[in-house]
Amino acid sequence: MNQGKEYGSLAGISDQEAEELCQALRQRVIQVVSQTGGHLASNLGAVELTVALHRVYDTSKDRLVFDVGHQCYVHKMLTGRNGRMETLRAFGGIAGFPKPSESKHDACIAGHASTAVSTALGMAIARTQLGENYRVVALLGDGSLTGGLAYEGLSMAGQSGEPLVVILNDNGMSINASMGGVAQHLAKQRLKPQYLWAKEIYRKVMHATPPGRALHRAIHRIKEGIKASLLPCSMFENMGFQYMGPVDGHDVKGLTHLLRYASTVEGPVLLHVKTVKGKGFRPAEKNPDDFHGIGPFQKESGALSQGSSGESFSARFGRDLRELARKDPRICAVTAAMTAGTGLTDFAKEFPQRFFDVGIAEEHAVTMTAGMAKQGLIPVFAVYSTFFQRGYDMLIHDIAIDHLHAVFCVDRAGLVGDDGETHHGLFDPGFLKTIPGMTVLSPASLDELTAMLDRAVHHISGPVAVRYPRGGENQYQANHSDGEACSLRSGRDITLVTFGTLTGTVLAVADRLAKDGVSAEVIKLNQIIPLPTDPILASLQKTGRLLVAEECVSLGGPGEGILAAAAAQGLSLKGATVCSCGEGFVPHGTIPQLRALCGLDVESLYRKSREVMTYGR
Ligand SMILES: Cc1ncc(C[n+]2csc(CCOP(=O)(O)OP(=O)(O)O)c2C)c(N)n1
Ligand SMILES: CC(=O)[C@@H](O)[C@H](O)COP(=O)(O)O
Ligand SMILES: [Mg+2]
Repeated sequence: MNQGKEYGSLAGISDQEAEELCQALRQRVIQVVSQTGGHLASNLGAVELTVALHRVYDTSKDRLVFDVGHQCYVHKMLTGRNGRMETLRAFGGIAGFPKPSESKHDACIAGHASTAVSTALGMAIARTQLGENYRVVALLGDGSLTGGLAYEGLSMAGQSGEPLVVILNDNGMSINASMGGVAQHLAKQRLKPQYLWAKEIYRKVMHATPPGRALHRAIHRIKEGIKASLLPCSMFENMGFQYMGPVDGHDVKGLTHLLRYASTVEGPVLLHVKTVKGKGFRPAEKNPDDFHGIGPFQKESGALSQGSSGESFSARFGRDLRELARKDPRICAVTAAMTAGTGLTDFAKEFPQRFFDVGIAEEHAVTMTAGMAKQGLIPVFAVYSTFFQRGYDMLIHDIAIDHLHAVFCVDRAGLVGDDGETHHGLFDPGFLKTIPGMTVLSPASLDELTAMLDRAVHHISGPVAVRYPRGGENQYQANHSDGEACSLRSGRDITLVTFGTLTGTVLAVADRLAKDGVSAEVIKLNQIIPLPTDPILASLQKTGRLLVAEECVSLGGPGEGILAAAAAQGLSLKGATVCSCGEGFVPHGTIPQLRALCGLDVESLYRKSREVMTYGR
């Protein structure tokens, strides 16, 4: 196999060549992801679909809109990036998700679920309004179809009359099994390839002559009328789509044929394909959940490399919540399709009646917790920071106005690493700050998480979030969780303020400064919202200099609040700086690389502190 070879247009390749290409690309995906890690199972399931799409569409001008985008590797290999796939998800390398800045073949940003139909419809509308001529196709999975946004898009697209092809890649799986009634409905649909072939041959024969075309149209109208009055239609037909399927999503010849037809239809089409998640790699086919998003692995055996051996924050959260739930029957756990990622697998087994996987439906999850809380339960919604962004309005409207006691365990807070800008958890301090009555706790170590979860569940009223990072590295090896803030080191010359897992880094900075004869006071915030300003202001009265280190965007972060509080108090500081992840987006890379990029490593923070020491001298 020619590993890094770039491919030209697939428009003219034969069915036989397409099949051989699929085999080569499948091996290439396995080889690359075994080295880099990434979303293996979803990509293996989409090989034939992607090749068929590239035989029919020219993605340099036609718009191929991926949902989530975690299944885009073959598309990247076919669009000039095959030679760079060894850099997948590495700092400065190829991103794990579609990225227009990386290639004109990537139609739009993706990373969060259920957006594809809306984006594709917007593009189709733009094409019509601007009188342009390209085709638009959206590719979404059955998991993404558990998200409400997908229906908002489908509902309008079906009625829009816009030529638009929506491909539903149905493998029966989200990260775990797909949830809800629609998943059950899809599971009942059996493959109908022969029927579709026969239907198309019939259409072709009829369309060969003008009288045949007219006759076909008339018969079609009568048939649709009878069908509509006598038979239950698929939900997609009811929405206004021409529905085709379900068909075998691994038959590249059949898929190409159907896509060629679908791309000529003068209206919205939904092509339902059945695929196998992990197709062609036995360990992934057998355990698609385990091979959804993975680190490097042994491609011969499928043995996954051991990640960090230490306990993660997610695992500690899962363990602690079970302990709390054993003592309090009001506690229920909620996840939006992230059972394993948030550490809730064992909770689901031990308390199946008190565990709720709502699918990829974060908005619904927040509003559901409002109902649960109102009626006397203690709902704990474990959610990645980046996906929690979707629940903002629900937090305000459904939770905060009535000051309901719901607990939000905000996992993947801070930089997450190789998933990049769509997935970093950098915005929650800013948006949670605007929610009236909200409390946000920030453990720096696993033991602090244990203590703060208990506090959040039993000792705080109203909405409360506990935010902690991906994995378990970089944590502060102690438990100083009492109080809203604590002084870890007293000093005279400069006040260093931080929270969460930057604590160890800031203590190391204080050590470096001490060697230079600079005495730094280190304050760790246990609670970042509301901001405990008193101990910080007291320290600033003494030192007159401030450095805040925070792993979040600067807008709305604690640093901004501290500067405002100091100004309101009339404190004139000799020097002050806030080191954060800035105002923009942080790309993908390892956590140490990204912390260095943002200036949040020991060296950068040390240099910044020295700079602050020079001000006002
Ligand atoms: C809003 C949002 N919530 C959660 C996720 C995490 N997530 C990524 S892929 C995925 C499953 C998607 O399932 P599906 O669309 O069927 O694709 P498949 O992995 O089966 O190919 C989930 C839950 C996300 N990307 N976006
Ligand atoms: C594509 C997606 O959104 C998820 O699969 C995400 O990549 C999971 O991230 P973790 O690896 O942090 O669980
Ligand atoms: Mg799926």
